[in-house]
Amino acid sequence: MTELLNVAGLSIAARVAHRDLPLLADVDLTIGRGETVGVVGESGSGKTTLARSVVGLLERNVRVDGGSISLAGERIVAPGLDRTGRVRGSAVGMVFQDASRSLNPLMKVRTHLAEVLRRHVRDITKDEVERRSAEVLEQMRIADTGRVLDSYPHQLSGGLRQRVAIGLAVVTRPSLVIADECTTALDVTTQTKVVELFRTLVGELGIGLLFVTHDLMLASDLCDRIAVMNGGRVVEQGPALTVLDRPREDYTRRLLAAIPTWT
Ligand SMILES: Nc1ncnc2c1ncn2[C@@H]1O[C@H](COP(=O)(O)OP(=O)(O)OP(=O)(O)O)[C@@H](O)[C@H]1O
Repeated sequence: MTELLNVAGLSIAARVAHRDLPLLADVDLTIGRGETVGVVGESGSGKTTLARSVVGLLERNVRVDGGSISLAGERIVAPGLDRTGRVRGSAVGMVFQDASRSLNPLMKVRTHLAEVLRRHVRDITKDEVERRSAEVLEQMRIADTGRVLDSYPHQLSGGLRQRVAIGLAVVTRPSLVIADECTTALDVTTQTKVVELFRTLVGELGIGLLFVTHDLMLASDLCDRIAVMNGGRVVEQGPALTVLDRPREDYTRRLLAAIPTWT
């Protein structure tokens, strides 16, 4: 499998009250084209910090101390180096927990998609914007694309809004998509549909997917490989079924034991 994302020995710290607080320590992670990798762990384990570091969306008091991140062989993050602006929203798409936060409430879906396309696709024509906007909604398995294009976010259901948010992330045809707890706010049925959609998209578009979730079962359902984080470190990493059936680390066993239906 061709390597797409390579996180090597990544260490990140936050400056708090004149002291450095380590957030990530020596994190290694790779994602291939067409591969889905789940990052799981309890709240505060560093999942979001890892996801945001790939797209340069770390807070201002946070900096990269060591290691690097490369995308398709190009180094985009290292201490003192931040080339994430070149790939954010174009080669790397992002979907966050709350679709309403990635969607502007004052903008119709049509305007939103057009804005993203015009920002990232040089010299795109009006016709091409129309064509690709409708096409991406069809890829999201949205039936009545005309109505959805002409809707404001609040006129859509939560599931539909998250589909539109995923559409916005993939409309620029990225090679990598980062999804951070993007199903957490949804009810179980809608969650299942969104997971199914991701599975299809990865297959159809051959993208790499970094799927952040606190839900180990959900990750094992969707992902080829899983990285388990604890205290800013990746404590265990491997094929999803191996991590689930034969966890090597006590921490992973404790995460599994915390799932009520897991016996
Ligand atoms: N800018 C910051 N300044 C100080 N501490 C921070 C900063 N950002 C994150 N942290 C701390 O780093 C730790 C990891 O946070 P992070 O959001 O990456 O974890 P997470 O696994 O995604 O958790 P959650 O599921 O709750 O979002 C937490 O203890 C958090 O409080």
